[in-house]
Amino acid sequence: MNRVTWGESRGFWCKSWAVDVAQRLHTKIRMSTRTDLALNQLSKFYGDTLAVNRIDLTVAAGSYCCLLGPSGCGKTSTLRMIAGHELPSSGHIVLGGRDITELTPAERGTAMMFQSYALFPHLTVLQNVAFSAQMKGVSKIEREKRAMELLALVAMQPLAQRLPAALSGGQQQRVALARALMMQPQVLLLDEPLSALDPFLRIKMRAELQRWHRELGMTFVHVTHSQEEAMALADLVVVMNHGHIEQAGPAREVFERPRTEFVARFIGSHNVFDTPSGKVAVRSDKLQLATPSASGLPALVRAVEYQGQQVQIHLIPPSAASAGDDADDEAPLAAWIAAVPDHQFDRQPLTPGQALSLQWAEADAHRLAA
Ligand SMILES: Nc1ncnc2c1ncn2[C@@H]1O[C@H](COP(=O)(O)OP(=O)(O)OP(=O)(O)O)[C@@H](O)[C@H]1O
Repeated sequence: MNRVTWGESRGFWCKSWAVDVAQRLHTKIRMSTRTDLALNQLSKFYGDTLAVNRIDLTVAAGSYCCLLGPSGCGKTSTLRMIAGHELPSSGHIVLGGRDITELTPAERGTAMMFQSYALFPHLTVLQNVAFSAQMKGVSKIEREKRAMELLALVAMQPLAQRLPAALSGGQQQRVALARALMMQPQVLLLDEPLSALDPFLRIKMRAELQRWHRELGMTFVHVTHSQEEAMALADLVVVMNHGHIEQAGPAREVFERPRTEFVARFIGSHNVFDTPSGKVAVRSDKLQLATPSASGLPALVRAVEYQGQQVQIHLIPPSAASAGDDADDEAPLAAWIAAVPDHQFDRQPLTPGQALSLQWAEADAHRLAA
């Protein structure tokens, strides 16, 4: 493959950038294991706080990895260590067989796209994108030509002379992406890239990220709180909790076979039941609602939420009902949730207070690690 090695020397500027962009666009770059990203026993302490706890992870070259987890679980610290903005307390980061743990951000083959986009307010879009090349001493003509090509890639060429303040959130994000790509990274690091956008734009930009990832063929590592975002985008979902990795795998595997109770609850759409042989997860759309009987788990309907194609039935154990609605404001609305298709609900409507028996097929009960 005739690929430019970004940033290694000024030599890369000699190769036609236009040819390279065209290759990236029209031929998905075949990534060899040479550019896999590996985190080996990586830890980060801030004083006494253990933010990342001896994690091991391999992200295959060219894949889309999402680091997912609740606030404070160590996602951003992990990303910042990969970027070189934070030094690990122990462990190693290896990219393409090269130990990059202690290299500067500019030397390691990664580029970061920040949550706030961090565009320079006094520079035009074009100048923002060209900035890193300017710092490297690349001539004005050369750097602006390449910046324009990248702006074309993200459909921002017509707004090249605008200042960032005159751009929408989605447009600023595109500029931030073009600016990160100017570094010619092997790995693009994205810190909550969609969190500042409104819900409509977020979904639109999700599709853009997928397209850019497909066309550029480079590795993306994206930090998010959102299960939905991770499921929609990632080849590799990494669920973190208290500084360690609870589960890493393809989105579908994590959703259908959560390894732990934490993953089942965090990914959502699962109910967790205590059974004599241990805890099991049952998807809310696999939970069967039967008339009260000796078999099955007794439950009461707490609330019914119409959600378009499906109706969510919030369920509680009968003992919780006697505590009364106001007993504990912090108590969850439901112990369990069943998702019922709207046509099924219409045939057999349910009302709050109604007694039911919860059942599930053995094949739909997924055993969780103790
Ligand atoms: N600079 C710092 N100094 C001290 N503690 C820190 C620092 N940065 C992070 N921490 C702590 O490390 C832990 C992990 O933080 P980190 O930002 O990596 O989590 P996160 O999962 O990205 O959270 P969020 O989604 O809220 O950004 C938290 O307990 C946090 O308070």
